[in-house]
Amino acid sequence: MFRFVDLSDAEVDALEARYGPLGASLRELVDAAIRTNAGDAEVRDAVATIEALTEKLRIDQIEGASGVHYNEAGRSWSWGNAAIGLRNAVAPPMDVQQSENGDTYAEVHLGAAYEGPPGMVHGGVSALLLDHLMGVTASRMTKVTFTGTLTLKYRNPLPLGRVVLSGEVSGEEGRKVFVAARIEGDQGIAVEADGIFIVPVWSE
Ligand SMILES: CCCCCCCCCCCC(=O)SCCNC(=O)CCNC(=O)[C@H](O)C(C)(C)COP(=O)(O)OP(=O)(O)OC[C@H]1O[C@@H](n2cnc3c(N)ncnc32)[C@H](O)[C@@H]1OP(=O)(O)O
Repeated sequence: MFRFVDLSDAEVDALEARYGPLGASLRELVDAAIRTNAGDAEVRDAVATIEALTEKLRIDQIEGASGVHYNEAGRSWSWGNAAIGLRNAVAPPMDVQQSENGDTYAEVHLGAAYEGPPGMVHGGVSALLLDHLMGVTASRMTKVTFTGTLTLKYRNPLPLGRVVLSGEVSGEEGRKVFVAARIEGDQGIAVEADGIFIVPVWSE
């Protein structure tokens, strides 16, 4: 589930320098595909080019999904993760900062690819980002936690653009960690979340 890899931090940095720009270019491509007004010929040409690029990347593939890896230095990376994956064009990607007391914070730009209601962030995208940030909050990056229950209150529409997420542990009881979090845009808090995260028995 969590796979140890014998790579130094410098080697992981080198791989991130190789694949990070690929993910960033793909995000640009997704945005361009959503917003283009190009005509038949240009779009047909773009499709052929993209198919050729896909074939190039398929030359050497891993089995299945990317997984979560860690090295001896305790560094962990999840390049395919739907919320934070460096190599995943679906992920914004969110970069979760954790302060010394464990509180979490992330600032994310959500463009056209994350739209639900017109001009607004899709509610499922807010849930995705909150779930991940709250999971990091519960785990404090020291223990494995799974989302047990996530309760969301959508208080106001959230315009696309810069959004800020923050979270903190609000209580602990046995293997349950309670987390509170929220996501806000330029017009204030849009979504409030409470979560119960469980430390699975097998990880203790
Ligand atoms: C270092 C790397 C960091 C890396 C940090 C990375 C962060 C990643 C964030 C991503 C977060 C995700 O998406 S996680 C993926 C989405 N979630 C999942 O797939 C979870 C699927 N569910 C499960 O696997 C399981 O149901 C668990 C693990 C949640 C619970 O199973 P269990 O361990 O057998 O639990 P069990 O003994 O029955 O119950 C233990 C206690 O928890 C309570 N409990 C059990 N389930 C729930 C529940 N759904 N909601 C509320 N409470 C529950 C019970 O009442 C009990 O309370 P009491 O009687 O003791 O009072």
